[in-house]
Amino acid sequence: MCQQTAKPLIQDQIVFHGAGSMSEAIVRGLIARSVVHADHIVMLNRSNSERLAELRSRYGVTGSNDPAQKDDYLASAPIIVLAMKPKDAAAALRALGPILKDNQLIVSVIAGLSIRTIQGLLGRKQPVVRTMPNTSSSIGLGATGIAFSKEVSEEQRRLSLNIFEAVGITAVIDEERMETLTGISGSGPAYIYYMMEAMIAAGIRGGLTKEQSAELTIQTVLGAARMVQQTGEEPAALRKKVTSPGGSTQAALEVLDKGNFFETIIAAVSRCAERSREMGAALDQELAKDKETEES
Ligand SMILES: NC(=O)C1=CN([C@@H]2O[C@H](COP(=O)(O)OP(=O)(O)OC[C@H]3O[C@@H](n4cnc5c(N)ncnc54)[C@H](O)[C@@H]3O)[C@@H](O)[C@H]2O)C=CC1
Ligand SMILES: O=C(O)[C@@H]1CCC=N1
Repeated sequence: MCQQTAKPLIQDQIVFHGAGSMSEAIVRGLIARSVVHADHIVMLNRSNSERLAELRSRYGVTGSNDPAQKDDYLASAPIIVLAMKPKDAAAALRALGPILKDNQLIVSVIAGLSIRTIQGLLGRKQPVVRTMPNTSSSIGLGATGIAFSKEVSEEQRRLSLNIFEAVGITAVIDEERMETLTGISGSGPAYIYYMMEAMIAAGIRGGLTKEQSAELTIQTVLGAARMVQQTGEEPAALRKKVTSPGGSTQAALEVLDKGNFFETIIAAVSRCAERSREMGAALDQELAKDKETEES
């Protein structure tokens, strides 16, 4: 009997320009959910052939760092995901601009980099989707902020939403809010991991084995997140239910308050947003340099 395999949701080729952790997280999620077939995914990096071989064998995608071949992929792909570090973005965009055609969609995951700066460095009004995903996309539990340039067509809008909805939840926001969102969900997993590191260390210091301490911490974080999600109760209400007056939780929270826990987290989110703006401003300066060169 002939077996029917479902057609992947996305049939277009997607080229990942930059093959690091964030690209891998998205690719892993897309392939695991069969949203895109591996042979429609191309991953490019500057020079690390070993990394490309690893990605090829893990996911069955195509990888390249050959300059001519990379340009061929970039010149023809309907969707290009920009996923290099901010410091590498200006050079990459300047090189990309001249080889693009009008309706190729640029999807950026780069922190701080604005739509205006992307189009300026490309030297053309390309349709651009600015996003801020997080690495939990790799297990389908990502949270991605999305903003569109006005050149993005309805179909391209749908396509980019399909990509990120396949790997988690999405929030379409005004571009001006992207830095705040970075402070919450883009960088947020790192704050939670840091707290988990501290909890695991505390368990070990108190005599639990590393495995016990890790397992208990993981289940506690997972259970707490699920409780907020499934009960619909506010975190503050759930916290109160754990906290018996004069009990051990209250004693622990008092120590956190002495360390200004609540305001420290808010300050961290705010510094994260500010740092994203600084990285964006550095890229704006690159654009200003291009304009000066044009005028001289
Ligand atoms: N790691 C994370 O949790 C998140 C990262 N991002 C953004 O994703 C971007 C990438 O971050 P990571 O994946 O963590 O970095 P990474 O350092 O793991 O990967 C960057 C990749 O870009 C490649 N690259 C650099 N210049 C290139 C060029 N000209 N052409 C092709 N490839 C080039 C490098 O070879 C490397 O494969 C950053 O801009 C970051 O702001 C966004 C959300 C979350
Ligand atoms: O640390 C960074 O700059 C990137 C942006 C969000 C998560 N990682």
